Amino acid sequence: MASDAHQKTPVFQTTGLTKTYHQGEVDVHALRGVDLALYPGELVVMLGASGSGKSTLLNILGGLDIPSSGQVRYQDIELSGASDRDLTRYRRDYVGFVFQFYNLIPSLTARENVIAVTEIARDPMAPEDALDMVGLASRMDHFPAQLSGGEQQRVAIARAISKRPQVLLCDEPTGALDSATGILVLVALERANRETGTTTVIITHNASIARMADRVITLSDGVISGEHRNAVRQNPRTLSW
Ligand SMILES: Nc1ncnc2c1ncn2[C@@H]1O[C@H](COP(=O)(O)OP(=O)(O)OP(=O)(O)O)[C@@H](O)[C@H]1O
Repeated sequence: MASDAHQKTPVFQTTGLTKTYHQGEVDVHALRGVDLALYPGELVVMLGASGSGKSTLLNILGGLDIPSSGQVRYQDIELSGASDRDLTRYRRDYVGFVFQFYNLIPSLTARENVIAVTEIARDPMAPEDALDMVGLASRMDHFPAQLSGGEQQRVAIARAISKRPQVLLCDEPTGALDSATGILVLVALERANRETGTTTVIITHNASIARMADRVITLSDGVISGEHRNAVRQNPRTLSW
C-alpha cells in the first residue's frame, strides 16, 4: 500500500479502549486501554498470546461487542455507546467477518451461500466474481460437505467480500487448517485486500503470517505491546510454517 498511509484519515480510531468481563466475583480485564488507528486499505496482522485480547478487540471493531470504556470510531460513526440497532446496521453496511470455523449453510451450494449475502446487500459483487476471486470458480455448485476445509474457508471469504465491505475482520482464519491449505486462504485474503481495497485485519497465533502484512500489531495482556511496519508485503504463497 502507499507509504503515505499515515497521512490519511484513519478508518478506525480507538482511544483508551477497555473491556472488562464480569464472571461471578471475578473481573477479567480483556482490554486495558487500547489506542489504535487503522488506515484505509491496509492489511494488518494482529498477533498475541492466547487471552491477550485479540478477539475482544476485533469484536468491538466489528460492532459485535461494545467496550466498557473508551472510544471506538469507524469513520464518523461512534461505535462506543451505539444502540444494538445501529450496530446491526453498521455491521450489515460496512463489515465482512471471517472466523476460524466457516459457518456455511450445509444445505446450500457455495454459490447459494454467497447469494444469501448478496441478495440483501446494497451494492454486491456478482456471487460468481466473489468465488472466482478466491479461486473457486470451478467449485461453485458444490455443497460444503463436498469441499475441503480450506475450500470451505474460501467460500466463507467469498461470502464476506461479496457485499464489498469497507472492512474485513478475520479471526484465526487459518486456525483449523494445515499449512498448505492455510496459505491458499491467505492468498485469497491478500487478493481481496489488494483488489477491493477493503481494510483488512487478520488475527493469528502464527508469527510467520505477519510477513504478508503492511503492519503488525502485537497485543499482550490487553494492551498494544508492539507495532511495526513491513518494508514489503511478502507474497503469502512464499510463506511457510
Ligand atoms: N464473554 C466473555 N466472558 C468472560 N471472559 C471473556 C469473554 N470473552 C473473553 N473473555 C476473556 O477475556 C480475555 C481476552 O480474551 P480474547 O478472546 O479476546 O483473547 P484472544 O487473544 O483472542 O485469545 P485466543 O488467541 O485464545 O483466542 C481472556 O482472559 C478471556 O478468557
